[in-house]
This record gives sequence, structure tokens and C-alpha cells, in this order.
Amino acid sequence: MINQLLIIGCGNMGGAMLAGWLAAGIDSLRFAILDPALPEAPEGVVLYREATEAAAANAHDAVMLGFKPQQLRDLAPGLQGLAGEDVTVCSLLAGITRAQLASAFPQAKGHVRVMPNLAARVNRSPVILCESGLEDAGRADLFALYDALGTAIWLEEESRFDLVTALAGSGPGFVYRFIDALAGAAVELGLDRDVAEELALVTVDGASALASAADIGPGELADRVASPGGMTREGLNVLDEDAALRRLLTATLRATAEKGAELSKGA
Ligand SMILES: NC(=O)C1=CN([C@@H]2O[C@H](COP(=O)(O)OP(=O)(O)OC[C@H]3O[C@@H](n4cnc5c(N)ncnc54)[C@H](OP(=O)(O)O)[C@@H]3O)[C@@H](O)[C@H]2O)C=CC1
Ligand SMILES: O=C(O)[C@@H]1CCC=N1
Repeated sequence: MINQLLIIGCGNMGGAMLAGWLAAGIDSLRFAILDPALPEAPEGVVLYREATEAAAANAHDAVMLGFKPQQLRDLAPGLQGLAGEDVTVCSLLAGITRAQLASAFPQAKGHVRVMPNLAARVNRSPVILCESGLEDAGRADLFALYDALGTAIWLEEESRFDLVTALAGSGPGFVYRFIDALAGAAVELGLDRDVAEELALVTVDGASALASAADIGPGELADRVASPGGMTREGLNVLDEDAALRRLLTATLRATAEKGAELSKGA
């Protein structure tokens, strides 16, 4: 078991994960935060302002980097004292490879890329894990911790990490755009905004829940919505013409994933 995870940089993503772990009933003593300006920590979670304070406490056996990828180069030297040979370094940093983590924290026991999304706050996040240097027991401990946030998955091929980041890490951003656009389209065609927003949200929520529970895929489900000779098919035809939606999403994921390589180069 990981006794204490020190979250270094507890903003939107780190904060969502911490909230998810606490909501799952995991003891608050198993978490600590290092963040210079975070207004407050959740009850029971110790908050350090300086790396030296966390190093003096020496209570953690894993750290999770939750600051921006662009900060790695500047921050890593000051964090060496927190990443000794008994400590596993986990990283949320988009684009930053295991080799870059190993080079930034050479003494650490293992290096793990972790890619969750903001639904960690409600324990509904995929969490993709890609490690180097861990033994079976260490892998199992990590998996159990991250699986509490939703569904943890090992990815052995690191070359795919930027792509899964685009799909699963950035994915909620694209889904929110879709919900917003669905509501906005209905407003443009004459519906009141509050009704349109509520209907769009409840529809996406219900459709997603049904897709999760169904024993057929979303493609087939879409066809079931389209009653023969009915209305839905006309709308699907618009999305499907020249694979319009598919092409748009391919371009979306490509642009997102390519930024990962750029972040890596800049680090
Ligand atoms: N947002 C998301 O949905 C996802 C984000 N990620 C990854 O998570 C990481 C954080 O992103 P996000 O949460 O969106 O960004 P935020 O800016 O919300 O979080 C970064 C946090 O790090 C803090 N910080 C800044 N400097 C330091 C420092 N010297 N020591 C410790 N903490 C510091 C920031 O404090 P302050 O605000 O005061 O500067 C802030 O609390 C990124 O690497 C990103 O790639 C991964 C998956 C999804
Ligand atoms: O936008 C980003 O870079 C991060 C990574 C995935 C989601 N947010």
C-alpha cells in the first residue's frame, strides 16, 4: 500500500483527484500537498508551502507532480530531496515522457505517467498508467490507488500516451463543447436557453449511461434511435455526410496529441 502520496501542485486536476480519493473514503492522512499558494487543503490533509518542509516531514513514499509541464525544468532541482530511492514519482504532466521523468528524478524508485480527467472528482475518470522501474507489488499498489478514481488502465506502449491523453484526458473538454453546441443550436432554432441547456445535459447524461449499460456499441445504438422513415436519420445524415463529424474529431485529437510532443520537446 502507498502510505502517503505527496501531491506537488494541487490545482484543477490534482484537487479533483484528491477530492475523489477522499470521497472514496480513503484516509486523509494518506495524502499531503505541496503548493505554495493553494488557499487551503481539505480537512485532515497536511499542506506544505516549501519543499524543505515536506522533506523534513519525510512521511511520503510517492509524489504526484500536478504542476504544469512547462515548469518541470525549473522545479525539478528543488524537488530532488522529495524523490529519493524509496519514493515513486507519478506525473500528471501532459507530454512529459518516462525518460524525461527519470532524467529529472534519477534517484527515485520508479517513474509513472498518469493521465486522469476531471471526472476524478466524481470517481468516474479513466486513469491511464504507464510506468518504468516498479515491481509487481508497486504496480498493484498504484493501480489500486488510481482505480479508486474510476477505471485505471495500464498502457504498455508509451508511444500512444499523447493520443490517449487527447482522448481521455482532454476528452471532457470536447464533450462539454458538444453539449454546449447542442444547446446553442436549439437556442438558435428557437428554444429558450434554460430549457435547451437542461435538455442537452440530461440527454447526454442519459445517452452515456445507456451506452455504458448496453451490450451493443454506440454505432448500433444510434441506429436504434433512428426509427425507420423517421426524424433522427435526417440529422445523422448531416453528421455522416463526408464523415463530417469523424473528420472533425480526427483533426481535434491529432492537434491535441501533437501538442504533447511539443510540450515534451520544450521541457
Ligand atoms: N486540467 C485537466 O483536466 C488535466 C490536467 N492534467 C495535467 O495536470 C497538471 C496540472 O494542470 P491543471 O490542474 O489544469 O493546472 P492548474 O494550474 O490548475 O494546477 C497547477 C497547480 O500547481 C501549482 N503550482 C505552481 N507552482 C508550483 C510550485 N512551485 N510547487 C508546487 N505547486 C505549484 C499551481 O499553483 P498556482 O495556481 O498558485 O500557480 C496550481 O495549484 C498539468 O501538468 C496537466 O498537464 C492532466 C490531465 C487532465
Ligand atoms: O490541456 C492539457 O494539457 C491537460 C492534459 C489533458 C487535459 N488537460
